[in-house]
Amino acid sequence: MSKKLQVGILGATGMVGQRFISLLENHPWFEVKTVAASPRSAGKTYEEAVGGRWKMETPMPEAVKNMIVKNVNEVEAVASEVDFVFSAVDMSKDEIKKIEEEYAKTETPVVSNNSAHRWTPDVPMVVPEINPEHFEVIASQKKRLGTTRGFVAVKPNCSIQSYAPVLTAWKEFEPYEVVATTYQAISGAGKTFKDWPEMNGNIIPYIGGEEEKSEQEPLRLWGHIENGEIVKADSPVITTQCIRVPVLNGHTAAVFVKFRKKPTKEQLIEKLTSFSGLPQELGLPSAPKQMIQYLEEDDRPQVSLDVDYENGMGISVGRLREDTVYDYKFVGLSHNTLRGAAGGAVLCAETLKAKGYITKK
Ligand SMILES: N[C@@H](CC=O)C(=O)O
Repeated sequence: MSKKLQVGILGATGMVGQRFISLLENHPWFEVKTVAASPRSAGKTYEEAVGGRWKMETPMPEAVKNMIVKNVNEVEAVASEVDFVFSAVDMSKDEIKKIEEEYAKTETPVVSNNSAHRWTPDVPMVVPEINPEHFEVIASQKKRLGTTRGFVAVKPNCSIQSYAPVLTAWKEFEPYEVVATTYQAISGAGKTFKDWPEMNGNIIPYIGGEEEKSEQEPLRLWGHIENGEIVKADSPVITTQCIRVPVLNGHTAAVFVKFRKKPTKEQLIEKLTSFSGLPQELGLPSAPKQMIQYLEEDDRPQVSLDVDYENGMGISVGRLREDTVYDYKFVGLSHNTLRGAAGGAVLCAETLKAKGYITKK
């Protein structure tokens, strides 16, 4: 029997599900054992269920092509085969909350890309370099669910990854006011140019629900634990505008910051390039060696040159300069479906395994 942890992918046929499958091909710790999706796909081979909608740059892994897709709603049947699941299910928020807890109650840990549980007080929402200590609330969540092994853990929205790690690296200078405009790729909406031709040469200044997530979720990352629940931080105040742009992969953020203790530009760059956390300390398989790179050239970061930095798990920052209204401004770039989605969830699962929260059943 394989020593690797056996994994199920819930919502395996969608774009994030596909990204999980391609990331887990040859993963040293995790092996895809089963794939689950809507009743419409159930009973087909994975290759048939995806049809012509495989959206990854690399070919569909041979190991999953002939797997029979299970009905994601048949929780026991899926859970009995695996040690834990990644969730990228496409349902209403209430349905997602319910089904993810149903999986947890079968004693199957759930690592989710969905937003449904991001504000459930005893569900950790983690970027492993920023707040791995939030996994400690799993103990109180297990009490609530009545489980010994099962729980739900989530990762935050893709839009915040180009600036929340940067502001974290600068926390000793006490940023207190932040304005961010995000320029978000179409893959964030699960689309390519083929299935969203309207986006060719176009900009759409609206992404439903995105500004609230972009303003609030960083505060939860910087929150603390009180009585087994996460209490969000109340500073800095963040205001955002989120805009869809004609880019396939890569969310860019143009950000202005005011600090209580205004640093020099050199100090800010030093904090970025030396920033690291638990994944680097533990040498986790998906951890970038250097999480944030600073690019000196005036025309960087650029999506086409920099989005794949550190296999899409690193953040590229540039254009840091003093501002006439705010203290400083900069531009950040991150890969929205790698660091911002499936890759961020895989790194969470690796951290959970390393900390003993996910084990063989
Ligand atoms: N909601 C985002 C996806 C991030 O997870 C987007 O639409 O780009």
